[in-house]
Amino acid sequence: MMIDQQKQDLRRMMRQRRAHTVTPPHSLDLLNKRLAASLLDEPAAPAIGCVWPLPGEPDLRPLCHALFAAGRDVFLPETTPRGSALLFRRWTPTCAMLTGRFGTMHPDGVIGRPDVLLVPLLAFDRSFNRLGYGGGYYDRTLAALGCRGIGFAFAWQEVAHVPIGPYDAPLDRIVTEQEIITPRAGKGKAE
Ligand SMILES: Nc1nc2c(c(=O)[nH]1)N(C=O)[C@@H](CNc1ccc(C(=O)N[C@@H](CCC(=O)O)C(=O)O)cc1)CN2
Ligand SMILES: Nc1ncnc2c1ncn2[C@@H]1O[C@H](COP(=O)(O)OP(=O)(O)OP(=O)(O)O)[C@@H](O)[C@H]1O
Repeated sequence: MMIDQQKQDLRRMMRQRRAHTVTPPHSLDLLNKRLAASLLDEPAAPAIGCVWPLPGEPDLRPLCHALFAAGRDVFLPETTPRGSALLFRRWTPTCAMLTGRFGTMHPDGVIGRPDVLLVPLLAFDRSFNRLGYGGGYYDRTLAALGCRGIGFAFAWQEVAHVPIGPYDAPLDRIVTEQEIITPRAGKGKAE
């Protein structure tokens, strides 16, 4: 299908862009802080689905610790067989981490149901579309849980237009080190 080919081309382009981009530690720090501020502002989301980093992705481990310290339940995905929704297991700072599919790690913890998901991505656009690694995991998981998805990325991951297929649902918010992008505010510079 043409959309799938366009997605493959964009994945290749974003991997190249990533290889040529130096992200300063300050940007990672800002991204973690903006996400923490954005989530802790919402008392209605006690259980948060975070992400353990894969190589080259923004590292949200500082956020996991901040949310846990603030009394939230932190869940991380276990990568299930292709074609199924992700499973979320409760994480604590001292829990054991197990290695799963595609080099992902998940906690040795109880299964739970997050109220909101932080969604990793390779590319995003201003229409809240995202491109992932191509497993379709987050599309299936957001559909199965019926919860909100908050995309997180560095600003250099923005593109003019992400090709979308029938199963791609737009994110509810995108947070970068530079701004929190919401549908209502459109473009809201923080700080
Ligand atoms: N940190 C993180 N965890 C995550 C995801 C993610 O994007 N980031 N996922 C989001 O869905 C799920 C795992 N999904 C994945 C689906 C496919 C591949 C994959 O095909 N990997 C290639 C190499 C990719 C690359 O070039 O870096 C491979 O293993 O050959 C990896 C993860 C759940 N956990
Ligand atoms: N809810 C769904 N039901 C059935 N098929 C789906 C669903 N969501 C996605 N798919 C299919 O999964 C495949 C991969 O989807 P896509 O290319 O959008 O993955 P992605 O969003 O990049 O990956 P990920 O979400 O794992 O990061 C596509 O063929 C897509 O049609």
